[in-house]
Parts: sequence; structure tokens; C-alpha cells
Amino acid sequence: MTMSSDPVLAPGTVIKGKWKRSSYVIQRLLGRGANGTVYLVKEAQADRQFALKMGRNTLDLQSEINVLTTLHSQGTKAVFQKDGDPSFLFEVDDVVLRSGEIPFYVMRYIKGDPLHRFVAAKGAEWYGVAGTGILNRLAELHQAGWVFGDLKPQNILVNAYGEAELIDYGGVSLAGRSVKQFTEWYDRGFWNAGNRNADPQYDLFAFALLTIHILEGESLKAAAGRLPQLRNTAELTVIIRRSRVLRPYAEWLLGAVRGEYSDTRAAARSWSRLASAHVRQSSAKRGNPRWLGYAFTVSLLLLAGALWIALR
Ligand SMILES: Nc1ncnc2c1ncn2[C@@H]1O[C@H](COP(=O)(O)OP(=O)(O)OP(=O)(O)O)[C@@H](O)[C@H]1O
Repeated sequence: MTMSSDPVLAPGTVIKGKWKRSSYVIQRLLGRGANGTVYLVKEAQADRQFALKMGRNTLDLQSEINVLTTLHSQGTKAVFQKDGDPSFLFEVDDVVLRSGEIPFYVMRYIKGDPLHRFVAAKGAEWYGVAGTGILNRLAELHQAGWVFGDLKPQNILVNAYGEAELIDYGGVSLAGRSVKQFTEWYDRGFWNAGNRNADPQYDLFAFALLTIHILEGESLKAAAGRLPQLRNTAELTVIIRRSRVLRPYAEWLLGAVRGEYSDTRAAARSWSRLASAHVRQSSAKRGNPRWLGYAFTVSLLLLAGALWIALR
């Protein structure tokens, strides 16, 4: 939700932290959402670029900043560190603007497209690669005792190689608490498939629904429009079983919709196997050169390697 009373700061505006005294120059708007406005910025004294997220008022963003700071201090390394890159959370401070004192945080700038746009541009086959990255990120969070909550295409940025990063930690909850923020279509409660307690299965359900939405959007739209009492796992099972495009992932999706996975890391591994098998099969069917299939497999292996390095 964007408020018209919430003006976008112009390029060239300098944001100077009240406490830490660092200055950042706004280069352009990256996006706006319910919790804040995100800008591409450059350090005033150096050339490094970051993304800077600013709340609209004193209270906005505070809980998101608290979660990020805790994750950071817990050393949830794989979530926050990519080899050579600065940590995801770079700095937290307040800025004094005409509208009052506003909290902001500075994070790694992720060059990529939201998941749905990435798939629209590259083709459905690439969904498998991006999905592996998403599930690995979720596995890291779950292992650290957190649940992402509001998984949606806009909260996932994917680069040209299919590497996916989660952004927007505003919906993250400690496992065992209630989910703070969710998007109806991906929400277990909306589909009468379980409660809104933050558990790893909640995120895996959301991932499954996200997959159905991106690859089989019309069927999901029709089912979501039915009366609440008609929305259930049986309905989702029919969509999954009938869909040609979902077929490579059908068994995996059914498991996630039914809440059967107790270990996100194992679920990510089995997804990754399905994704590479699917790519190999479809490139063989189309008579594509074998290297094309290998290119996907290499992308998956690179993701796995990066993850292994990050977790060491
Ligand atoms: N680290 C980042 N690197 C690049 N772009 C980013 C980054 N963080 C956010 N963005 C962009 O800014 C947009 C808004 O960010 P974000 O989703 O964090 O805001 P929000 O207010 O929490 O949104 P929502 O209403 O979805 O909860 C994103 O959709 C994305 O396009």
C-alpha cells in the first residue's frame, strides 16, 4: 500500500544517519510496499551501492529491524553472507526528516527480477533452478529457528543465473509464534489446510502455492475465487494432478500441500533432483544440444556450491 502523503525522495538526496553519522546518496527508487520505501543508494564517501529501506514513521520497520538485527547477531551466516559480498544487513540508523525521525536500514543491493518476472522472461523451466535457491534459503532460516511467513513473488529476487534471494524480512517470525504477515493465495489458513502457526511447513505450503500460481495461474485463480468452504487440499490436489506443467514437481507439491515435510533441507534436495531431471528430459525431447541441459545442471551445482561455502 502506498500513501500519497508519502513522497519519494529525489535522486541526489543525502540520508545522514543520526547516530552513526554515515551518509548515503539516493540514486533511485527501487520499490515501495506496505512497510516502507526502498532506494538504491551510494555511500557518500565511497562507491559502494546498497539498498536502503526507510519506514514512513517512527514505528514502521521497527519489528523488521529487530528481526534482522537478531538474525545478524545470531550469525545466520548463509542468509546474510555471500562470498565476497557485504553482509545482508549493513547498517541500522535513524534519519531526521521534516516528517520526523524515521528509522532506516541499509542492506545488500540485489540485482535481479521478482520471481514471476524472471520466469516470464526466461521460461518455466528456469523455475526449477530458482526454486532450489528459494528452498535453500528457507532451509537456512528454518535451521536457525525462524519462519519466513510472507513468501510471495515480490519478496524473491532472482538474478540472470537463476540465483534467488529473499528480501523483506518484515513477515519473519520465530518458529512457534503466529505468522505475522501473509498473502491470501499462499496462506495455509486461506485454503483451510492448517493454522497460521509459524512452522517450516507453513513456508513450504506457501512455496507450493507460489509454484502453482506462477506455473498454473488460471486454475489457482478459479479455485481461490470459490466459496471459503470449498477451498481445501483436495481442490489443490486436483489442480496439481491435472496440470501438465506441474507434472515434474507433482509429488513434491502434494507433499508440501499436505504438510508432510519435516526437514526443509531434505525437501530442497529432493526439489533440486526433480528440477535437474526435468530440464534434462525436456531438453532431450526438444532435441536441444545436451549442453543446454548441462547448463541448468551447472546452475544448480553452482547454487549448491555457494550454499556449501556459505554454511562452512
Ligand atoms: N535488497 C534489495 N535489493 C534490490 N531491490 C530491493 C531490495 N529490497 C527491496 N527491494 C525492492 O523494493 C521493493 C519493496 O521492498 P519490500 O518488499 O522490502 O517492501 P515492503 O514495504 O516490505 O513491501 P510489502 O508491501 O510487499 O510488504 C521490492 O519489491 C523490491 O523491488
